[in-house]
Amino acid sequence: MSETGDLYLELAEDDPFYQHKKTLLSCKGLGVKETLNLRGSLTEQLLNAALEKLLLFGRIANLDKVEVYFGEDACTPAGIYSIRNEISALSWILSLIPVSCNIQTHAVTLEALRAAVKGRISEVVGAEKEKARIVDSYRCDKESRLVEWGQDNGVKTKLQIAHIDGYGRGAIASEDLKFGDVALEIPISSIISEEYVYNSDMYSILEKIDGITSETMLLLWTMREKHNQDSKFKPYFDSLQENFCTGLSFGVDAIMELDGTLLLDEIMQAKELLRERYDELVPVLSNHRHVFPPELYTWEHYLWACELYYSNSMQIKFPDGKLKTCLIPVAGFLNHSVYPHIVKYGKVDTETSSLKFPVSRPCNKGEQCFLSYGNYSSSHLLTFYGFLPKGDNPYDVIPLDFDVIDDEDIETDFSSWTTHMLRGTWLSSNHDIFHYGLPTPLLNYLRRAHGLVHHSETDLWNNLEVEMEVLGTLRSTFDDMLQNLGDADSIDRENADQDVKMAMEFKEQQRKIVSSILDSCSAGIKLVQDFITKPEV
Ligand SMILES: C[S@@+](CC[C@H](N)C(=O)[O-])C[C@H]1O[C@@H](n2cnc3c(N)ncnc32)[C@H](O)[C@@H]1O
Repeated sequence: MSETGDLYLELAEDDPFYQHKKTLLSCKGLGVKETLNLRGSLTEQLLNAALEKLLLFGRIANLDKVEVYFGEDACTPAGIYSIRNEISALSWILSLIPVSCNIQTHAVTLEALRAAVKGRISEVVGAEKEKARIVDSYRCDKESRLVEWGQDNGVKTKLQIAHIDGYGRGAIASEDLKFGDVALEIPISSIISEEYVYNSDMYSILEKIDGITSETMLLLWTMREKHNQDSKFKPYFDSLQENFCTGLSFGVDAIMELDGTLLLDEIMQAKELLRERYDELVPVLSNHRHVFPPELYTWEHYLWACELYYSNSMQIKFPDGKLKTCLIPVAGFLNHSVYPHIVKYGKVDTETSSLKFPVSRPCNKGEQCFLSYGNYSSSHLLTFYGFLPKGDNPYDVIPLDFDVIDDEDIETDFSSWTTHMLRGTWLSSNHDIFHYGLPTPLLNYLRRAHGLVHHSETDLWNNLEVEMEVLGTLRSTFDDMLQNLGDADSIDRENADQDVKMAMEFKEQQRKIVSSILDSCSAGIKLVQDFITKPEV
């Protein structure tokens, strides 16, 4: 912000999607650099106009890869791309507005703007609106012992651990939390990281293994430390589940249920890789039985530890700049949501030597406080975490494996994509001709594959037969996919095992996505056909 009261907005040049975002900004009549005049006291109308411009810019600047791909058609009528994006954009805007200003009239305007942004933040609501249903019969003894241990070791928390219907353990706000309040703070000394391996008797053996990662070392350390009665982290290990139910330990029935889905391959490949890694480690472990007791290093224990790390670890940036995989007692009780409260965590605060979990939208007393584990598809969440999130997951995409077209135009076009994807077309707001609820980068790719490099909408109007071919290609691809998924099963879901239930739910979600794409293709073909037979005058 300048002394004269101008607020500068700039799209970072090192943004990985700079060209795409530049194009999206220009569609909204904005450039990559914008100035907002906040001089003097603004009327409510001008203040709202300023906020709208900030939001237009902030949303685009904060889009992630999937959101950029689906682009402007993915906005709701109110202009919201996703709850994650909205929260990030509003927090980013807030970080741009100076907290103090020497000139009184500017200070009043800035304060009003801050209040307006905070007002918007409190309006961002989650899908998990219903109050957390706490299972009273579950005694949280182990969990309470861990929280007490944490507090003795410097953990500060505004969360209470409870068993919540449908989530296992979870964290409930014990007071009203507003934007910026730190729900949880964990000192570095209470975090499990690779440092523990370096200071153990394992390190001199493990460091000699070619290509071994610090993650694998930490995993092997954890497998033994879990059974150490004198471990500093005993209350943490005691609080962990005996069995995880991630896709990696799905039974045969659940795996069979996934027939026809890409998830089946994803799980099988992930498990094979783990087995290969384990088989490579076995000779070394067996040569040092005094350090790696064989009964603690079975395949079952190894798989348990892998599931623990996949479902409970976090990537944390330490003051030395290193990104380390960590297990974080107490924070490990936070569940994920597509509509999270906590999105900004992951970096150690050097002043306090602790990891803070501030809320980026209000969480009222009694509500479950959710974290964002990352922008993951449901297949990733099922494979590595063992759950399907509630609500529409905007990251639930079906990747499409096309050969890249060898075309000079494409090579010079920095805004073209090399990979393509689709998702439920109900998430798109534009089902008009040339859009059909389908992503523009994919449609343009297929148009080029059918020989049309268009430069304007007129080119599209002049080549309606190409539209028919593009939609026909997509329809036949997804027809095959729907056939592969088969019909809904007649299995009694109520009485099925948890893994089978989840596999069935996943398949049902896939059918819903594929059917929506097929419906959009058919509606699009009809629309184009109507224009071909009855051209507009
Ligand atoms: C970091 S732990 C969170 C605490 C966990 N619920 C527990 O009881 O220990 C991650 C695991 O929590 C569960 N989980 C997280 N988010 C969830 C959600 N939105 N719905 C259902 N289960 C969820 C999954 O089992 C996941 O592997």
